[in-house]
Amino acid sequence: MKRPHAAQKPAHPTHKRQKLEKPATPAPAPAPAPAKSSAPRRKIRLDDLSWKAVSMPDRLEDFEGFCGLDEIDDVEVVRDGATLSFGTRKTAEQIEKEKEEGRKREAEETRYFEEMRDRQGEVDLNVDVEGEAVESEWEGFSDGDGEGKGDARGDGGKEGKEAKSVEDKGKKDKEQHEDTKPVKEAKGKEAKGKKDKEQHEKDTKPAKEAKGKKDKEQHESSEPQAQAIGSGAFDILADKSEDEDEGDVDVSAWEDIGLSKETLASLSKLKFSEPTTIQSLAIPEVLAGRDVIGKASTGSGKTLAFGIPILESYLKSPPAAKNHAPIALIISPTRELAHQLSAHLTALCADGDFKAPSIATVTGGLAVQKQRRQLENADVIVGTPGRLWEVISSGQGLLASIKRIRFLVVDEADRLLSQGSYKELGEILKILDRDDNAGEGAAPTPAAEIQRQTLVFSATFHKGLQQKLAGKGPKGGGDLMNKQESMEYLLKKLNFREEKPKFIDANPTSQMATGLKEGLIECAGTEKDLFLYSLLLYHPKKRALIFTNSVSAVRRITPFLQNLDLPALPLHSGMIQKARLRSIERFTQRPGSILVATDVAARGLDIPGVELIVHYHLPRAADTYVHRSGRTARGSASGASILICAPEEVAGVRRLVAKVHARNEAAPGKKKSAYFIRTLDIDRRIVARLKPRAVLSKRIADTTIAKEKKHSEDDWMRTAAEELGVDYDSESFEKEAKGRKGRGAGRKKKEKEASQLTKGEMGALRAELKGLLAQRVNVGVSERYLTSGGIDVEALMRGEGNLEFLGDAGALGFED
Ligand SMILES: Nc1ncnc2c1ncn2[C@@H]1O[C@H](COP(=O)(O)OP(=O)(O)OP(=O)(O)O)[C@@H](O)[C@H]1O
Repeated sequence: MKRPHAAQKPAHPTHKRQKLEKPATPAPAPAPAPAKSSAPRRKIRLDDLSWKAVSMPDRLEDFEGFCGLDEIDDVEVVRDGATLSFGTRKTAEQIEKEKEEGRKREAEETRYFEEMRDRQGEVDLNVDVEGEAVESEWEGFSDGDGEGKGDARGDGGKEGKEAKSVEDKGKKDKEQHEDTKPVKEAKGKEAKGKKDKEQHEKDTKPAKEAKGKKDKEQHESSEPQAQAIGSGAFDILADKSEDEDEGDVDVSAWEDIGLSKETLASLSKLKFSEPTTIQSLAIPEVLAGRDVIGKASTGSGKTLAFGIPILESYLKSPPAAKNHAPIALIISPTRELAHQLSAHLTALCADGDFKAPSIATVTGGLAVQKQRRQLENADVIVGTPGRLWEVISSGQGLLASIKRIRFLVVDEADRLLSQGSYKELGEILKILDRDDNAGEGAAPTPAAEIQRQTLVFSATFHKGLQQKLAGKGPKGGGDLMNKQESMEYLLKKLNFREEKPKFIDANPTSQMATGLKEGLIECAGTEKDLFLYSLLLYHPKKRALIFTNSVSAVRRITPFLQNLDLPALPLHSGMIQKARLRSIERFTQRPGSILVATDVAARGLDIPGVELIVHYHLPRAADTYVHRSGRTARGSASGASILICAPEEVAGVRRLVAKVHARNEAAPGKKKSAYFIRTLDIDRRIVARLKPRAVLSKRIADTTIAKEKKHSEDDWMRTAAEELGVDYDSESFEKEAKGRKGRGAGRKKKEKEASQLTKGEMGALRAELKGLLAQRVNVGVSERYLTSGGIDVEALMRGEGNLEFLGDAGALGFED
């Protein structure tokens, strides 16, 4: 006999299975219909059961919040007057068995990510890595509203239907990329920066010692490196600390800063012989207890500027085991950056003569329960605002311990604090400062009572840099915030304990890295693919990062390049986490590989040996340009950042240049001349000869995508029809849709035509392209540079042949 109870209607009824779905964000618990078993029902705590992650469509895997679902079966909600409780008819053994299975599943996942951490000396880089199937954590940022919402060509908005093809594509990318053999590195001319020489020397010397050797080895290597997933993505620090043979380095240059012998030993193992400018300026202030706002160019070592003081504080007074509280909360705008920060700190503490602090990385895309457990004993918490807010606001007892942090770090602060992205961070800050006894609307803790130090870092603090470049923009960066304004802005957003935090600007004249050269290539908007291909041939075997403004552009450009035998890899937030991880890892490991990415890769990623940044789409805001370009020329390295620019984009480029370089003009002692970005001279005759293969490759890529899309659309329609109990016939559906002309009708027609190419026709196209790729590009004997009457592009890609002919950045006009 069943016991009577008043079960609620499910809030999220499911059609086929009776289940209780638990949104990853807190929501009132829905109640399923009663279980069918006749066993007696027992009261249970939901957390005592084994929740299983609901497998989501790829595009949703990266969503934060509601879309991270866990489920349990056979649970009833029982109402007793005003009190709700949960009951199950499962036996204790059944529950235990399920929990055991859950633990195994989790252990497997943990093993996977820990394996990566061990190999990297780092953490699980969930190189997202975060996303939004659109980037959940990026959504709403001033310049990040394009991804997943359509691209510059207006072919977005179909993310749902493209979802399946993402993984298929991922697999294909993988297969295709497996085939790409690393080839001998071609040596380009070393770019020699003249600007800010003194400071550059200071900033780059240590990095030179530490990084140069590894970069060189990587670039000269002609063998594929380890292939295991995760082993290479952020391994540079781990490699350094493990490199016992070379011995530790002299770190006496750090002594003035007053670090412990343990930290000095760790720095020595990392072979960081001296601090960078931002480190030598910021660390003593933080150690002295100051709140610090630190600005320094990309790749100048900001992570350790706050990481070292956190380690010092930990060493000085490790958190007590009883009544444990974390020391630091570090907030990052993206998942990959969060994991990289954890990795960096883990490497700093690896193999030290002390018990390493426990670091929890709390980002979307990983099981939230596991992260909650990690948080229980974490000494340092690194995370993205969305997931942090979720665990803090729904955790038990967590908030009280997090309130006792000694350091709150806001990395890439301008990004985190910018319009539209502040919401969850704002909630976290509010809750950290709220007096628990005072209730909701109470005033925040007065500054005098705040115990923690607040540390805020970025390469860009100018509000003007975040304003969209499209449309009319202010001339010459007149809206830039000066130090005073930046300070006021931050003081409004963050509850510092000091009335006047210490503002440290390690690069007052420019936020661009000193070893960076900037240029643009002008071409017709419809020929960007062709010019991109040509540009990459001008830079044979250089590790290159191509930025686009949309997921769909990444999906299109990656196979376009792969068809042309270039080792291209995709990275965007619509990819499942593991695929993103793989892309970063391969990009890091394989010399000369090309990463085609959205702005998910723009901030913070520290991948060694990136020599070329290509902006296929103009960045929407100047800060994005600074950060994208900052993926090269890190530390002492040099690199080039090139915009591929349609004539109608030139005005936007001018605005961008004016904003980014406005400070150069204003700097005392500098000539008040405008900064002119160089137009690079790419030989149009060569481009013309490359056109047939580019056109063919584009056609093959577009056809493949159209076919995948058609396939997934059909699947989607069929499923929907099944659920409605009607027949689905794609042809009659299309007939009916005919005549209805709306936005994108022309594109749809093209897609349809493309998707109808037969296998045989596709095979013929591929064979034709193969034939073209095997041919030398004949440019005629009379043309400049020419010695042999033709270029063997294949040989060039192998690093052989006449490099003088295609040249490098110098030959593109970077040389004065
Ligand atoms: N003192 C040092 N000596 C040599 N190398 C260093 C030193 N400190 C940091 N590095 C290395 O410099 C690189 C860049 O550091 P980091 O990622 O902290 O830069 P960043 O300023 O945060 O850059 P971004 O603004 O792009 O996020 C890392 O590979 C790091 O290992």
